Amino acid sequence: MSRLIAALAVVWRLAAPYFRSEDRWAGRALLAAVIAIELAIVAITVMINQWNARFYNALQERDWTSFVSELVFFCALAAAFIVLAVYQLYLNQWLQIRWRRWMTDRYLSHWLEDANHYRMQLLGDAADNPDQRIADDINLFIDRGLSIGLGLLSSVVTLVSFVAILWNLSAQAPLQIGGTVWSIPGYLVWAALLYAIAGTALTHLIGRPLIPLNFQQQRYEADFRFHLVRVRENGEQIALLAGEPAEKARLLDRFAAVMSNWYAIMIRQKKLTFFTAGYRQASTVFPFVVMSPAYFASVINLGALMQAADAFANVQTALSFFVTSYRTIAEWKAVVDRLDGFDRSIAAGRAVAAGPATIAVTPRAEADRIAAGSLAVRLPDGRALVRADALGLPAGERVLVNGPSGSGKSTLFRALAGIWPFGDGTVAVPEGKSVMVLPQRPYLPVGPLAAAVSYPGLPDAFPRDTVAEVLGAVGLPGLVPRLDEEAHWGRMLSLGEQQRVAIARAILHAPDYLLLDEATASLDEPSEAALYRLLRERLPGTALISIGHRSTLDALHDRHLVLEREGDGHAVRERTLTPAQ
Ligand SMILES: Nc1ncnc2c1ncn2[C@@H]1O[C@H](COP(=O)(O)OP(=O)(O)OP(=O)(O)O)[C@@H](O)[C@H]1O
Repeated sequence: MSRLIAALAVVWRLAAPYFRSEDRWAGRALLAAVIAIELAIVAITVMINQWNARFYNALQERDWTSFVSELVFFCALAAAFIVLAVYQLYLNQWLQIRWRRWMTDRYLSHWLEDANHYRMQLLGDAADNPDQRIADDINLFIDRGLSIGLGLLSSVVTLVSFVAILWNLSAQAPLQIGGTVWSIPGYLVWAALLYAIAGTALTHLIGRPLIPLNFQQQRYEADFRFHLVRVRENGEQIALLAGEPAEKARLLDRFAAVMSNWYAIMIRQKKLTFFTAGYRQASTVFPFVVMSPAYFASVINLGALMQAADAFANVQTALSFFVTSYRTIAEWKAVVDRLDGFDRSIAAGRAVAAGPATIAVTPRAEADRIAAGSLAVRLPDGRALVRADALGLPAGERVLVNGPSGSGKSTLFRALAGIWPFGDGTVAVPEGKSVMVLPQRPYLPVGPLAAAVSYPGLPDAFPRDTVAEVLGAVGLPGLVPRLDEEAHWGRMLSLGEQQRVAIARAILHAPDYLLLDEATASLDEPSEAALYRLLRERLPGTALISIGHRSTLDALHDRHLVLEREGDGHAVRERTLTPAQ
């Protein structure tokens, strides 16, 4: 019980904010309309049940006038039912998309803002696959949540209404067995309940193994798909190594799991269908069997018999909701858990950023340089990585940073750029000055080349002529005519070409501090030197702080910092540069 309450509290926490948001009036109105229509549909079902009695009595008594008027009445009910059913779906879908838009916007903001997505990734994988959370789980949460909630409401109201009808009919037609009249109040209700409960319990018993089997099926299918995607992503490597036979064997292996689970589902489903089909057929005649003695003894007429049969069917459908929805509810619970985990992971990412044991990167009006004081950069588990006691990076200076592989150079850059929270100390950045980091493998979004060059600016952030000129200047004049071409540039261009695009990007954005993390390492030395000269010429006021291992870089910088072993980690030390040749 306490688990149910806890689960409902989570559902409330996930669902309620929308109904308190700026879109609350539309959301509340749509939800109220959908619920009202659901109740109206149950009312029509009850009216059709009562109509059954009048209609079949008219038929039995060959009463033409009543027959015609009941037909007209039925047409009116049917018309109302059709309109309600159409609008219920329409308004339901409308509510779904508004609600989903709001939740997607909210989750995207919480995930993306302030580099939280990166921190969440650093903190571990409580929220694995954020793409699935945002694209699928929000959708499923709303869609399944509404259908379960409305189904539950409708089943409860239907059950209450038809149990009352059956109770009244039981009084009209007392139970007769072998000519003896048994006075059992509401015996039709008990018969319907027993029949439905026995049926649903057996369905559950036979069908229960299907729940884990279906879960497994989804997992095996996802696994198979994942390996197919891996082959697509690593096509070049696989082709170079001629690994296709190994890949095919691996893929068929994954598919074998899909197949064997599928066979298990087939066998179980066959057993279940034997039972459910038989049960459904028996349901048609069961109420007639129970009431036939009263009918043949002329205690009730045809109308009451037909009404009872219809009420039986409704009670049974309402009760079986709980079992037929069992799987949907189980799946929905998994969705709720995943969204809840994602929520907690978002909160954890934010808490780290706001926590006391973090590196504070703050803008300072009086600062004339990036200055780090008593900076201790740590790993997420708290281990020491890099210490910098008094690091100063003045405007316009060119600083070379190196040190052993794994000593923490890239992580130091992340800390200076304000995205690495683990550690303590402060980094002061002159107010209003911008920092840009170029990694070794630049991120080029899929789309037009002009957008990839202008990133993170919008595609039209810079005049086309300027983009073309800069692209030519970094040594890619051949790409200028392709600025509008849409492609996966990160896959199409060589790493050296991608690094040239990134330098073009830096020239366009003209940051005050440019941190180059082996950003020209894939270029030959003369090209690298040419690009550094270009950066100096185009961005004379920009400080260039580079990580690089080549000795030729010495001549392109004014200062040299080295990460040297100290205690458990490394410390940043000043060293003299090899004089320029
Ligand atoms: N997200 C992370 N979680 C745990 N450890 C990390 C993480 N990122 C980096 N590290 C570890 O921190 C250490 C420093 O990594 P970093 O990439 O900063 O080194 P580097 O000096 O730039 O190395 P290289 O010269 O090889 O590029 C490495 O041991 C690395 O495994």
